[in-house]
Amino acid sequence: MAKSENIYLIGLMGAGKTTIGRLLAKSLKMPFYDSDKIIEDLTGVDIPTIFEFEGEVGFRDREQKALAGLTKLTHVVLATGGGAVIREENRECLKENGFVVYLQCSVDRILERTKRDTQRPLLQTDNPRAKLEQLLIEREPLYLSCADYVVDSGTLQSKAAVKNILQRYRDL
Ligand SMILES: Nc1ncnc2c1ncn2[C@@H]1O[C@H](COP(=O)(O)OP(=O)(O)O)[C@@H](O)[C@H]1O
Ligand SMILES: O=C(O)C1=C[C@@H](OP(=O)(O)O)[C@@H](O)[C@H](O)C1
Ligand SMILES: [Mg+2]
Repeated sequence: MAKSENIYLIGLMGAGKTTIGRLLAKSLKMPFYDSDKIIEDLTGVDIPTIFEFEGEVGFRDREQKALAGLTKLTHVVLATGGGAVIREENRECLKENGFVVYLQCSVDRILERTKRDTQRPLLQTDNPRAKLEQLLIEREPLYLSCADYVVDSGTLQSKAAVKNILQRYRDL
């Protein structure tokens, strides 16, 4: 077991990072962190409000600071936000300090899962499909460049995805 026994989940919005991360942590009896939740707790407002007042750059600055701190912890499960891989500094922190699992998920499945969501500012557009397709093109190479392991969280239900990750993690 290397990389401080941490598990980091990356992938697009709605891929299941928060849901699967929480279940994984419960199974492994490890503490669970979600960088979005940490940012909301620290600022005292929700993510749409941060985007509204500080723009995406303000949110990314807060995210970078949160990830720099969270990747110093050991023996934790961390769900990142979908854009965590955009900045190189974040990618380095993630790759160096944990077993990075990319939850790969189709745009169709993400649209189904997020259609009633109001908490993801990047999807509050007339054409969320086009936005997700663009994000997938931009980010997929970055997700793959960080990933130690890839799981299809679009096809697998959350529990099956957890089982799959646990098998791989326990083999490390
Ligand atoms: N593997 C899965 N199968 C079915 N539904 C899922 C799965 N993973 C997540 N969901 C559902 O999709 C939605 C978004 O999941 P979430 O964990 O918030 O994704 P993320 O943190 O990657 O944005 C939630 O309603 C969740 O219940
Ligand atoms: O993909 C992104 O850029 C974002 C994903 C969100 O997290 P989830 O991936 O958990 O939805 C959240 O960090 C913010 O709305 C931006
Ligand atoms: Mg999440």
